[in-house]
Amino acid sequence: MSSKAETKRLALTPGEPAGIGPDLCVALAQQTQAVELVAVCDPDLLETRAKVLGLPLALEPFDPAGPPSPTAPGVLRVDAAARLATPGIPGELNPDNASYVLETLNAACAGCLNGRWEAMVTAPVHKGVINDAGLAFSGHTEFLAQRCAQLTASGRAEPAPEPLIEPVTEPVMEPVMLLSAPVLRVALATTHLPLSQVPNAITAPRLEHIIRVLTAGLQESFGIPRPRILVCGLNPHAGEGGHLGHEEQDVIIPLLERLRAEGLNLAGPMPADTVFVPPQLERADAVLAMYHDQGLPVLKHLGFGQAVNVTLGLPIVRTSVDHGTALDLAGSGRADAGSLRAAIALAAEIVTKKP
Ligand SMILES: NC(=O)c1ccc[n+]([C@@H]2O[C@H](COP(=O)([O-])OP(=O)(O)OC[C@H]3O[C@@H](n4cnc5c(N)ncnc54)[C@H](O)[C@@H]3O)[C@@H](O)[C@H]2O)c1
Ligand SMILES: N[C@H](C(=O)O)[C@H](O)COP(=O)(O)O
Repeated sequence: MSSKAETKRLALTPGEPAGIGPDLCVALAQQTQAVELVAVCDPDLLETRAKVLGLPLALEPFDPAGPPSPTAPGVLRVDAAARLATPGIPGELNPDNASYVLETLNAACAGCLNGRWEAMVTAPVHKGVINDAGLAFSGHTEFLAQRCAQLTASGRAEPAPEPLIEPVTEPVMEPVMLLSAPVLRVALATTHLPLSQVPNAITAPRLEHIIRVLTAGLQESFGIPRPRILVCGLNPHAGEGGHLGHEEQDVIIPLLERLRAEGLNLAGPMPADTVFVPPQLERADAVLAMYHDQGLPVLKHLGFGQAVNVTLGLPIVRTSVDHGTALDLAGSGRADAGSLRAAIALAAEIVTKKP
């Protein structure tokens, strides 16, 4: 374990109150962690969920002035940055709590920017219920990009008192979503975008930015000096030489040739159906998929429960779980905390590697 002086202080957001996020926070609190975890949430949510789960939990108010230190088993530190509008009932989504969820993300993000936390680790949110509440939201990745841009531009790293939540449209910083499992890393060229909009989003400037951010992220956060990235095509069989789609010929091939000439270690465009076969993956550090469901089903099939979602390209360190809110398991005690543990470990590792 790190010495006291080296202990990392990480914000942990429990996410959707009706989901398994609060369960996982309570489960984690049962063991001493190698870092100081500070849950950014309504303390009542965790106390109530601990009772439902029949697990002991003592909450300690977070003291920003104190030195970071891990808590004893059964204890969790809490920053009561936001209050639920209505109690979080396991399995029962309520749009009334949507603003609360975003306020916790906002507080954690602002705290990372102003140095209160070294990183933030997020448990799952439910995108649908946030939108049902009238708040445009496509995912943490896009929301945090927007918030980082807004907070950095305004020079205020503390959340604004009013309004806390501004609508999220296009992210101003283009982040990269990378899911990292023990056996495979998959990054996405587009994130939470309807499939019909993907072809138009595969432009040379966007793809170049994504490849550069991914390369830098693999170098800085994973310690890989010259990462080899397998870049998928968009169309079946990577367009079959232009007979099954034109995006490879028009955009992807010329870009990859230009970046290879610069020295980037890129293969592709590769047919997405065979890029994941073991001989191809042997020498690869990551696969870059063109869209969400081209890459993530394979990653989750291979590594569900052990993978970590990392956001690259932001001025903060953020990791997350590889799973969703699992409303069917909330309050049951059957949710597996493996991915959240891995997300915490990876956040601490990335923070340690940072210059
Ligand atoms: N990081 C995030 O915030 C995040 C990630 C993925 C999905 N989501 C959101 O979660 C919601 C539900 O998504 P979904 O139903 O597609 O996926 P899900 O991951 O919630 O559930 C898929 C299946 O996996 C099981 N499962 C999930 N997590 C588990 C765990 N920790 N232990 C044991 N079993 C687990 C569930 O019971 C279910 O059978 C959606 O709104 C989605 O957008 C959020
Ligand atoms: N695309 C992610 C997944 O399938 O696991 C998930 O929706 C979470 O994305 P954010 O981290 O942007 O919320």
